[in-house]
Amino acid sequence: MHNNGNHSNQLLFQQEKPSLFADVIVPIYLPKILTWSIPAEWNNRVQQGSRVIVQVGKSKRYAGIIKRLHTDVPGLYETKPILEVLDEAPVVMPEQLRLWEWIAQYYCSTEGEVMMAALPAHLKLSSESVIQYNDGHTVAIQELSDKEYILTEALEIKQQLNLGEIQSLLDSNNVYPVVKKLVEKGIATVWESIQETYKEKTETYVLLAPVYRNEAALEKLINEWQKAPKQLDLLLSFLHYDRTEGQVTKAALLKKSGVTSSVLEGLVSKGVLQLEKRSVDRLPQVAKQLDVNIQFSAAQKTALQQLQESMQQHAVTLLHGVTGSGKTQLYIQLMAEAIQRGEQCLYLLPEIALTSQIVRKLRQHLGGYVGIYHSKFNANERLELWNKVKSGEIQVVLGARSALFLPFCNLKLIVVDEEHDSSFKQYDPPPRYHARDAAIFYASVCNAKVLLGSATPSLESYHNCLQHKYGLVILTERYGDLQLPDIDIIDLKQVPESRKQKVILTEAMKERINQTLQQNKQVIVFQNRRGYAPYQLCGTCGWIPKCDQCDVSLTYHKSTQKLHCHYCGTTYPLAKTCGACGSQDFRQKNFGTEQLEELLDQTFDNAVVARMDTDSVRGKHSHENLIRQFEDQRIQILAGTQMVVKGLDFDHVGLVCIPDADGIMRFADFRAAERAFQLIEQVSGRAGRKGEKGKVVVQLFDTANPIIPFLQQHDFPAFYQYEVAQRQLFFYPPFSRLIMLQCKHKDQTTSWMACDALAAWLRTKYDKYISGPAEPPINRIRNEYITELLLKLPRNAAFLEQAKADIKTAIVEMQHQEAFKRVRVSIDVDPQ
Ligand SMILES: Nc1ncnc2c1ncn2[C@@H]1O[C@H](COP(=O)(O)OP(=O)(O)OP(=O)(O)O)[C@@H](O)[C@H]1O
Ligand SMILES: [Zn+2]
Repeated sequence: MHNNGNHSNQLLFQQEKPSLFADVIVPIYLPKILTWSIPAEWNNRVQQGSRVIVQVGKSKRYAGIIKRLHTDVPGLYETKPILEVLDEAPVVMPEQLRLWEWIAQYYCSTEGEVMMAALPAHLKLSSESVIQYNDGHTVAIQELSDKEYILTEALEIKQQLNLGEIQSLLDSNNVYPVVKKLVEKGIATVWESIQETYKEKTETYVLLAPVYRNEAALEKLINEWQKAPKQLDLLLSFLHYDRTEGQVTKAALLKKSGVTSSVLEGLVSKGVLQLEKRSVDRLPQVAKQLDVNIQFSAAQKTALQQLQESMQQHAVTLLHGVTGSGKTQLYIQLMAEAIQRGEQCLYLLPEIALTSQIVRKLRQHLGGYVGIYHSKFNANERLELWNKVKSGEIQVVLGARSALFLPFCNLKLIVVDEEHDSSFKQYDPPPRYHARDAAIFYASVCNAKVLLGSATPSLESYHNCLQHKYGLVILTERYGDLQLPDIDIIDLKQVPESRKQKVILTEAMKERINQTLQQNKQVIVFQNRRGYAPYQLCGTCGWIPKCDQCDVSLTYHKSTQKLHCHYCGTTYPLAKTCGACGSQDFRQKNFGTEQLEELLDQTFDNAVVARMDTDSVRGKHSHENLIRQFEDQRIQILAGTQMVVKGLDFDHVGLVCIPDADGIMRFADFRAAERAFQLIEQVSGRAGRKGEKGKVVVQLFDTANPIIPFLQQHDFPAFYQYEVAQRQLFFYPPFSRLIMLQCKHKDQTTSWMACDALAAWLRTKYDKYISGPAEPPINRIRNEYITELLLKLPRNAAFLEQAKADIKTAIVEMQHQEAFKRVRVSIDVDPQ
């Protein structure tokens, strides 16, 4: 409890004028960072990066982080004193504070929001009401009701109780009226109190009493033992475990020896054994041992050398290595070398690629040097890792994007694996940061190197390589003399007319699956789920209608019976005649993984079919289980979404099927082609990783799609040249920077009008850079209607900074209008 000193502290301020001030970041949304004063007596206790308790508004207290200490007396408002200093040493490093500041600034967020994303729950603290007894009250017992009396008496003994304790005391959930009465009568006061909730995990250990740690004394004791044979048995088994395992917990001893705790207590009361509570490490203990005797192929050796050279010269290097080329092996080698130099490394992966496969691989080679930071870990585990990273005890962290916020003390290498993956971008809640880009900034602060890796780099990163901003190392061969899989195309337009509507798996695809199963190989069937918004497609030539101005596929809206561009908002009548071949044969398309799984199950009697998507892997371990089962070949056919794509490494996949490639290529998004190339190349890359060359079969209508030949040749550079020309033509990234604004309101018209008002305001300066307002494909989330405005801005730092400032002003102006007061606006810089 931290309350006790408060009253006297406040008195102190009135006597001594504070000369030191702290800008404190608090974990709530505040447009500006506020300043508090430091009571003079604490001048030597406060440090940048340590936590203090401050009061915001009338009663809310928060644990905030000191961003800066200074002596500039704030002119505009009277500062309040900080109430408590929580840490003697900083919990956040100066480099981290710079990262927070950069994220807040670049992504139009606030440092408070970044703090909420960055700190483990336990360091954020929780605030709960506590009732405090007032010793000086003069109320007589007769004036109290029964309940009031019970509570008063309890408070007198305990001095303070929280609401939960009062509820159980009075055996009622409705204790407020009683509390209120006591407050009115001056018997108690209500505090918003802050408590640290981190509890060390402790366990009771059994020890031999000191007198018997002497062999002779122990022997004598056992030889002369009389009565209580159960106690003797227990003592003997204790000695056995103590010698074999080094330490014995109470729970383990009772379980192993099968006796009750009263037998153990008997030995304790005789002074033979002792019990001791000790804190235990939550993170599993693995020996700190390196095992990196990797035999690299000639191509890998060359790549490794080039990487080392490139990283000397460039802050950022991209490793473009085809699927199965052994990029992971190279990272491990580089990290092992860093460990030997005493440095820290961060290995970032998209959340769902963070599977036990990669954990096992890292543990195998880097042992106990590795810590894992994962959303599945609980708050205690996260805090422990936080502390071990801070002390330097953990040298390698494997984690998803939020691992970037750990307090590294000697970070020298950041690996961003699968760097093209859009899930590195946080969407909600803010800060909407991109972990790859934030990592590049953070590395510059820490003097660390960044290594981006992918078989299908993002256009942005590859562009930076060709501009010589990043180093580029390429690895064009698979490990083990394996060739990349052949990609065969099945033209759905050729499938007999009468059955066109329903064909999900063509006969040709089924035959391939059968052949693969007969060879005792496994099959992955990929169905993209993001394609749930229905789209129109020409049944004759596969043409998909696109927006004239935005170069993105149009989305079919059932409610309006129109085609919508979700970038600029233009609507088009439903297509009746194909713009490419003139045919009038249009169809609405989409089907999901569930239907696919069912169909596969019915079609292939002898195979075990499983599905991997976000619906099927809800439970904590089900994703891991599925991966294990597939590794062990207990499943023959795995149908799944993106989840089966992310960096998985299976030995026996002979065939990958993509039954609806049209659905991948028609995202209503300027990144459609890039995403499609990435997805198809990545999922294809799961085939034939060991043993022999794999096969990929792709079904689609749109066989004329220009990206198909690039995929069949696995030719990323050629794809890049093609796609980058399109981007330049329509002024999309990497040539521009995008900022997406979303207005949200429960009334659709208000949402639209607000967005329109924003657009009008911004048009005075940015007219040629604005598209919209427009409705996104999913235009209503949690009862709020969403209207979007997209800005495509030139990539000029000063210009962008000004634009961001103008956007913030425009939002404030818009919200000043009475009708739009409740419209919420989100800003997404570099939307994915
Ligand atoms: N030098 C090596 N010695 C032994 N095995 C290797 C070596 N290099 C790669 N491998 C094996 O080859 C397979 C593919 O390697 P890895 O998973 O690192 O590829 P990757 O480049 O990360 O592929 P992807 O981009 O598809 O995820 C793995 O099973 C890996 O263990
Ligand atoms: Zn458009």
